[in-house]
Amino acid sequence: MTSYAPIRPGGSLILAWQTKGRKVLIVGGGQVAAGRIVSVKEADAQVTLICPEKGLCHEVKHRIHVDKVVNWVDRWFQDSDLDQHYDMVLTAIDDHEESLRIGQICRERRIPVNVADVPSMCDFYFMSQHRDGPLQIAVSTNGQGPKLANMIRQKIASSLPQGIGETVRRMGALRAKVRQWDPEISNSGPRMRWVTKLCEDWGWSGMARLNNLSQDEEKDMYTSLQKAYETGEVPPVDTVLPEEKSA
Ligand SMILES: C[C@@]1(CC(=O)O)c2cc3[nH]c(cc4nc(cc5[nH]c(cc(n2)[C@H]1CCC(=O)O)[C@@](C)(CC(=O)O)[C@@H]5CCC(=O)O)C(CC(=O)O)=C4CCC(=O)O)c(CCC(=O)O)c3CC(=O)O
Ligand SMILES: NC(=O)C1=CN([C@@H]2O[C@H](COP(=O)(O)OP(=O)(O)OC[C@H]3O[C@@H](n4cnc5c(N)ncnc54)[C@H](O)[C@@H]3O)[C@@H](O)[C@H]2O)C=CC1
Repeated sequence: MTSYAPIRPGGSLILAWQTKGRKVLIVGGGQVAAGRIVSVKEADAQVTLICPEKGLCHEVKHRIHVDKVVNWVDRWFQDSDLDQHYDMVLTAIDDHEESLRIGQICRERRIPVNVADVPSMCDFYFMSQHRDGPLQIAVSTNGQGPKLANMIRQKIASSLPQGIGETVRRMGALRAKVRQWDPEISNSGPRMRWVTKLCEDWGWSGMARLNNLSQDEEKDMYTSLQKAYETGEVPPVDTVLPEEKSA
């Protein structure tokens, strides 16, 4: 009988939430709010932040007045703020009772909410994140050890090959080419098998060589790869890329 991996309950569902253009409300203006602004703006959301001026830390002021990436409302939170149809609410305030209350209203209205000081009131937790272009690596300890998550993330980040974010970007471009060569929806199987084989045959070091290609070299590579794709073969990396320049 086939045996499958056992299901291990108790984790979080880790997703890459697409928040481009979505409306996010941040309540509070201290250092935690400053971190939230960076996280959601890097994911292209639209941010409204509610906090009286006297509560704003230096970084939050910078995001409001210099970067101009935040719609700022200069007052305390009031319940009618939630009539604005937010897609997500993040509270980062130093008033525990008020945190709980805002979290509760969001729950009632089914708005996904993160309450920085009350893990049990969070629909989702933030993670410790490493970002390099399109590559994002995030670590969660599910509330057990946020500082430890930060240290684990740093250890992982320091072990990554140099330029890996650019390699990911170049592979994205290569995959888009394959779809251009063979756009039929029904050819998904052959497309996926070919791209998978290329990743495996070329390996880390082969794919990393994509990073240094000039536009002309890239064009020649695509010409060779397209011919090979039509035969279903993946050519060895040395036959389609120029010799590595010694540093
Ligand atoms: C549950 C969660 C909810 C949420 O915030 O989403 C939560 C909750 C709480 N954090 C607290 C404390 C600290 N948080 C940090 C740092 C981070 N906290 C983050 C996430 C999370 N924090 C979620 C769980 C994530 C997970 O477990 O993996 C990170 C990963 C992401 C981010 O916030 O962006 C970010 C690192 C980012 C990075 O470095 O990349 C530090 C260290 C520092 O500030 O340098 C400390 C002090 C040291 C320590 O406690 O470890 C306290 C107060 C406890 C108290 O009063 O004693 C609470 C409330 C509680 O636990 O009750
Ligand atoms: N999840 C996490 O990663 C962490 C969470 N925390 C918790 O997050 C919370 C915020 O931390 P910090 O930014 O360091 O605090 P802080 O004290 O620097 O800032 C709190 C902010 O909330 C504002 N505020 C308070 N009540 C408000 C209301 N009703 N409406 C609008 N604004 C209001 C204050 O004016 C101030 O700007 C704290 O409760 C802290 O325990 C702290 C560290 C890490």
